[in-house]
Amino acid sequence: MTIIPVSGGAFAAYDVVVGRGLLAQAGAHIAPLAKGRTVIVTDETVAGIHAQALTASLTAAGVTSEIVAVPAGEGSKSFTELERVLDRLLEIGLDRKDVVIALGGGVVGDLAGLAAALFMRGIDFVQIPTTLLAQVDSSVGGKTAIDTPRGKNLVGAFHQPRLVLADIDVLATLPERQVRSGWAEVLKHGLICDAPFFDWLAGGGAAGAKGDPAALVRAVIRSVEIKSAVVGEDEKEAGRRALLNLGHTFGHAIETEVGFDEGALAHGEAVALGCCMAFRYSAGEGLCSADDVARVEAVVAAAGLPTRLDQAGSFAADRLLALMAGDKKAEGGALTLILARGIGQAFVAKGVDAAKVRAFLIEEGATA
Ligand SMILES: NC(=O)c1ccc[n+]([C@@H]2O[C@H](COP(=O)([O-])OP(=O)(O)OC[C@H]3O[C@@H](n4cnc5c(N)ncnc54)[C@H](O)[C@@H]3O)[C@@H](O)[C@H]2O)c1
Ligand SMILES: O=C(O)C(=O)C[C@@H](O)[C@H](O)[C@H](O)COP(=O)(O)O
Ligand SMILES: [Zn+2]
Repeated sequence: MTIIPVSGGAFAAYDVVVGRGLLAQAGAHIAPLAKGRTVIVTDETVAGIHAQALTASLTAAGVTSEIVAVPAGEGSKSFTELERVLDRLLEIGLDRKDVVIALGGGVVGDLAGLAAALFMRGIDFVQIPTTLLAQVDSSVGGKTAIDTPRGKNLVGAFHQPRLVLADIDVLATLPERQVRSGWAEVLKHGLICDAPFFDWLAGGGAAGAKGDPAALVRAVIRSVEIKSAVVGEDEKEAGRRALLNLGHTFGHAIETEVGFDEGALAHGEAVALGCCMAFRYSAGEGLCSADDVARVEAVVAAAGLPTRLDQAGSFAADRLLALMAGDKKAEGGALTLILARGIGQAFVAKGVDAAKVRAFLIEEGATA
């Protein structure tokens, strides 16, 4: 078991516990936080596979729980499901001492976290991430949100969890495509600030993209260490935290354009494609080398992730550009992109010229 603390700024410090067999021990970890009841927010798929182990563990630790399940998939990051979850919390009669437990992937974590942030102006919540993506990224750092047809994560709150329990064993039931999707955020962490980690992911660690548990443990721990350090320094994305958005300005616009249809394009797939686009844009600006681009594309492709826009569909440049202008990093209508001077050397570029980005999108295959 490895414990990675997340601390800094104005929020209460918490631990991310990474290990095997943690779901069965969850009750013992959560009992000291839960003075009253707990509600497990999960999705219908995860409920059928992992909820029983969690409720048994909570009961054994003397913690009462109820389950609220939402449909699986990105569509649940919606006003409709948020309202439904909040209404269930009210109906159950939760109070401010009670705790919400998010058991699931990034969708459940983002939705349940936002519900916890809003319920009676904020109650505690615990993250039990069950996808690789959620273990390496979304369960840590307190970004919670729903989508709107106008864009990804546009309605949300910063609300840090009190505890994160990342049980590597629950990943054994995860479909291969979801493992690959989470792997994209792992690669992203190496690309942002850790070239030796990226080298390992490209070599000995590559087995993680195929579900090898030993590689996954190392990938989760290093990812959480990187994310924890960034969030501890800049909880609300005033500066450095924007680096964690590498690949997302392009990726979120593409996800929105495909209608948040994860059957067509999962979040991690959009991020992988977006990282390749960010490196190609950087190379076009003379910031990084063509060799860097070729290496990023090769490692992304070897993990079974998309590298080119046409793999996600057909897009109009102006539509993608309009969505990118609505990104939360945009300032006064000017674009902010996360670019790179090389592998492990990402930086925040403000005031990026929209005309250049439009020309780049057309080079990438978007229609004029
Ligand atoms: N808050 C953040 O910092 C942050 C970071 C990254 C991504 N996100 C968000 O996370 C979301 C994507 O999360 P995701 O990729 O985990 O998707 P997801 O939550 O939709 O999970 C993917 C699928 O896997 C299933 N599943 C989950 N755990 C399983 C298990 N152990 N076994 C079998 N099936 C399982 C789910 O039911 C779902 O169908 C996006 O909305 C993205 O915007 C948020
Ligand atoms: O934690 C962060 O900060 C991130 O940017 C992590 C991203 O992987 C994640 O997809 C996040 O939800 C994107 O945030 P947003 O602010 O661009 O909506
Ligand atoms: Zn992401």
